[in-house]
Amino acid sequence: MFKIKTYNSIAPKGLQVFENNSYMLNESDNPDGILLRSFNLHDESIAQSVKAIARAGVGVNNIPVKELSDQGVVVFNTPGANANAVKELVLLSLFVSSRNFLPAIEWTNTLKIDNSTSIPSQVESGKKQFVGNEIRGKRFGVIGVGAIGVLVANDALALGMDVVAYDPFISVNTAWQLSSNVQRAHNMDEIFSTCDYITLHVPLTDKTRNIIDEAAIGKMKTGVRLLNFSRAELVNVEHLQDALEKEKISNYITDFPTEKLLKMKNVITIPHLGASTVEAEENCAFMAASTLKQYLETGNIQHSVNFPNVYLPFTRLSRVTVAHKNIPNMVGQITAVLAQYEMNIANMLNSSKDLWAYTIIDLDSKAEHKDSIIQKLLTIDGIKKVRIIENER
Ligand SMILES: NC(=O)c1ccc[n+]([C@@H]2O[C@H](COP(=O)([O-])OP(=O)(O)OC[C@H]3O[C@@H](n4cnc5c(N)ncnc54)[C@H](O)[C@@H]3O)[C@@H](O)[C@H]2O)c1
Ligand SMILES: O=C(O)[C@H](O)COP(=O)(O)O
Repeated sequence: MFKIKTYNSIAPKGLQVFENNSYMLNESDNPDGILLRSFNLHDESIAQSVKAIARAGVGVNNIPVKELSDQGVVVFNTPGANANAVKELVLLSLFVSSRNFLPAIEWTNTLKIDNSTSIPSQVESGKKQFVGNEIRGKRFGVIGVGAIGVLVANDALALGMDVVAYDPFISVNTAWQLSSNVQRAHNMDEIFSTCDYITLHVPLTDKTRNIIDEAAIGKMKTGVRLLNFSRAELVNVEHLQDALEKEKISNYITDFPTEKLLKMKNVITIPHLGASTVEAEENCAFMAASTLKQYLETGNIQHSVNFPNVYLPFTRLSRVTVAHKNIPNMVGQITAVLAQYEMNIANMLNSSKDLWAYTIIDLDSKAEHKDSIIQKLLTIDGIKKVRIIENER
């Protein structure tokens, strides 16, 4: 029986992945796995029992990934599962930023019904204050061409925009999806200095925090419109405020309201709705729950942000999995311990990702002396988590 602790509201389609006879949901005491959305885990104490954490969504800045890696806890996310939902809101925001329709609708709602001037007459005389712009033919810069950025760039082309994108780390998969009519920027300055609209689709990291600051804004065209559906901290709010006051940036639309932003003019804040569609919530919940279940039951890893993807069909009687540092002689030391217990290795796989590595060793026998094997392996410097999984099938 595995225990799963959930935070946030997770779509039932995801929770249904966990069969009642093998899983207990909403378990706070010693959970094996955690399933969450944007809940901030940085301030939570995470039980030793936790083997994996699945983020039903993309951004993992709410999870202490570095510390968890050091404990051998595998962190998953759901790449691409909510990309279409975000893209649709970004496209909507391109129009919102251009056509003044939010203030226009507010104004219409204030019109008074009186006998001297009909509503159509009031509309026709008042509408001139809301003249906007068209997006067709305007230059649109996309910073970060991942699952969301590629959809935004391709669809903006279809809307008649002149699209230029910047992503020095673009994946081969994404590059295949990107229209050849999207121009490639070789640095962010090319986007800043030439675009009428700029949208941000990079993760929040130490390298991307404040990428929109005074220096970046200084290079932008006067009147640029800025969209941020990635994370609040990508934009330096004081520098943004200054640029809005000077009308260097004509408006800023973001999915991440803050105290300061709510007080600022020409800012439109959306209550973090990018991934809030029935479809995206179901996709994310299902993908996150499925990868968590697969990891707990087989030790195979798919869509992890901190450990390598590893897949070995679980056909043997038992399996030892080891999460460890990516340093020399780990596999040799692990197999030496198994040899001490006269365990014969039937199959094995080792892979690494940056600082971390993961080894699966399959055995043709049920592992006896489980606890003592685990304890012995854990004494090896660099080994962070060991599991022995019996094949129940
Ligand atoms: N508003 C929402 O509800 C919502 C929903 C999903 C994702 N997001 C945010 O959007 C971000 C992007 O999501 P995604 O699904 O496209 O992720 P993704 O991982 O598919 O794409 C991110 C892209 O950014 C690129 N990148 C990283 N650092 C960069 C840099 N310094 N300069 C240029 N490019 C850089 C990567 O190479 C990658 O291609 C997430 O990290 C998350 O913070 C928000
Ligand atoms: O990174 C993400 O996937 C989004 O910010 C969505 O967050 P949510 O799951 O809280 O809507």
